[in-house]
Amino acid sequence: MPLGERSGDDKNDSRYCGVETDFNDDMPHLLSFNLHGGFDFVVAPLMDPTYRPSLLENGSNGAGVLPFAGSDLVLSPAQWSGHVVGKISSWIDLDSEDEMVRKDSEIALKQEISWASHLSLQACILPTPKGSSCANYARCVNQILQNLTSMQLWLRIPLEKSDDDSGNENPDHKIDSWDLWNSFRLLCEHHSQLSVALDVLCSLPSANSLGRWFGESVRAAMISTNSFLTNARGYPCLSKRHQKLIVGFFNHSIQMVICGEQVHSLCPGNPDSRANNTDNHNEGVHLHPLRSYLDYVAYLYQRMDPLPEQERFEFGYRDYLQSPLQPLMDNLEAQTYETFEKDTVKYIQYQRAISKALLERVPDEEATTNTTVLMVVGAGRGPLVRAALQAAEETGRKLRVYAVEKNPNAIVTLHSLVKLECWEEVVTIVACDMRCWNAPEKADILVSELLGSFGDNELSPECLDGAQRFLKPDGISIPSSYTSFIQPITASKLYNDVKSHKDLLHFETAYVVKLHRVARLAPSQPVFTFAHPEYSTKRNDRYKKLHFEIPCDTGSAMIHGFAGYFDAILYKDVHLGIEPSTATPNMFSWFPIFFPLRTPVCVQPGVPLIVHLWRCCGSTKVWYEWCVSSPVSSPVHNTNGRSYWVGL
Ligand SMILES: C[S@@+](CC[C@H](N)C(=O)[O-])C[C@H]1O[C@@H](n2cnc3c(N)ncnc32)[C@H](O)[C@@H]1O
Repeated sequence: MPLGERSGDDKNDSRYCGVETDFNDDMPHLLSFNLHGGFDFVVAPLMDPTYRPSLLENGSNGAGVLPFAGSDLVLSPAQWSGHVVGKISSWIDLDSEDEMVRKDSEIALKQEISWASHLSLQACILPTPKGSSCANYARCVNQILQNLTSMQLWLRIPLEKSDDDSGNENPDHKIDSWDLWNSFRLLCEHHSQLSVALDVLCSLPSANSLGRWFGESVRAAMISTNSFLTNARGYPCLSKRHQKLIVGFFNHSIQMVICGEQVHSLCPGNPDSRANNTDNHNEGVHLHPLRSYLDYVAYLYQRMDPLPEQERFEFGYRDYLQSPLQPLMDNLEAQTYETFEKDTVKYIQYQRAISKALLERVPDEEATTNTTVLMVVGAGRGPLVRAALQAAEETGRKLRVYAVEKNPNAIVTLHSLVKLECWEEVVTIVACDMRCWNAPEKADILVSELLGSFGDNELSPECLDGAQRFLKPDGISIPSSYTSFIQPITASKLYNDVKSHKDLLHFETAYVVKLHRVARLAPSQPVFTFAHPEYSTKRNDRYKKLHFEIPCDTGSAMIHGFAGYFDAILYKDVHLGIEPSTATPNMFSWFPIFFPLRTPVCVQPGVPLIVHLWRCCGSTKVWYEWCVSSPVSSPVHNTNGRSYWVGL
């Protein structure tokens, strides 16, 4: 399936590379020539470019036949849908000053899309809007989108932005093609079947500016042969920056399309190329004039590192919205525990923290006489009990362990584990909610892992507040504190997925999601911190106002919501977390959280983005509310926890 996506374990070819062609009414020949040339699909005009509706009587040639590139029968349905992307006539200009051109454009656009739908093409490329005003074009495309079944429309946008340090203060001279895309998609109400085909040119904008596009719905990169350099042997190659961009496109399942004429004389198939003439002669094969561009792109793909094991494991979760767990209100299932337990990195960090705490709490000379009371609260099926016992063995300290767990199903596993591992002498199992347990003695160390993707969102603060009654006054909590973080992101796929539910509830819910097709627009900032034990009368309600600055060279950008993370200090310098700049490597227990915005907010360079976040506590639930107050005010999301809350 050529118009597909990169799969988790399949990276060793460059299957998704197309070629842009001119109009040719011999579609079977056009397709076979290009497929034999090594391309997977063609981006081909569907209609004779000389055709204008107004030149033909009644919009047809009199016989009622429009000048399309052959009939639907010239290719099989599988060939049409799997190997042809329709290229809508580039002359169309729906915002022309000339009314005749506007009218002709509208008729032609609708005819071509209707034909493409009839052929079941997967996508059509729409020409770049001719001027900065595109309202009529967008209106017409939006009308079409309302009736399209599954076909995608890819709006062709040149990848260009003038530098902010170009010295040109006149805003009319500043080009940022992202603005054109943004106007168009706003006019089309963020329609999920409207995407971008980016024209990659010789020069590239700044890295920050390019980064924005990875959160947008970009489906194809049109790489002009003019943007290739020439290597020492005369073959096409790309600049380092272009290479990096192309690899980024591959990573985001963006299809490549080679466009333009052959401009490198050594391209295979070129009669001037002696070496290639020989090859052609010897092998008796036809080589496509753009083959060496395709080979170079394929080489970049093949040179990419294979996905690390963890990324492969997480591949199927990319950009897939999940409801956060509610481990307090619900009982976790065996499968969920099993996934946790595979994350050895997490338990290694806990073991390191417990070892450190044991060594500091019990001096060497008391190692054999002093027994430390350690309570694992929220023990699940026992991995933290094991980590504690291994820490005791490693440090030569003596332990008495209580494993407190409120899930009766996990208690069954804990009992069998204690027998299997011969822990009877050391471990006592307590089937109880930690907030109501009457402990027989006080703990030196309280170990818990009640953390959600946003740190406190699985109600660790409330549970540990309830458990600290049985911690000695000088006792240690592992973790000792945790902090949540957020950052603004462009995430058009996530936004459309939330929007597809067509209700307020989904826009006011936080999701757990393996973020992939997103642009992180500013460094993350800390939000709420909780420390344990907490003996002050401080409540667990919180409020934070955050100012984000999007780097100026990014240009304008769309904020679809906020990515949330956490970092936890387990003990002293031992931490674990998922905040990108300090994330614990190879740990997979937590994906980030996503707080969506009901209406995406466009931020201009230099204008601060002000975000407010509240953690609210009621007698039966805890919830977050959030809003933006600059550059525009959004509604406060999730007032009173009406859509999303965590049960106490
Ligand atoms: C995120 S899981 C961690 C389980 C285990 N420690 C691990 O690392 O695999 C949290 C566990 O805490 C338990 N839990 C949550 N709140 C609790 C409470 N108030 N009292 C007792 N157990 C609780 C849940 O049932 C769940 O088994």
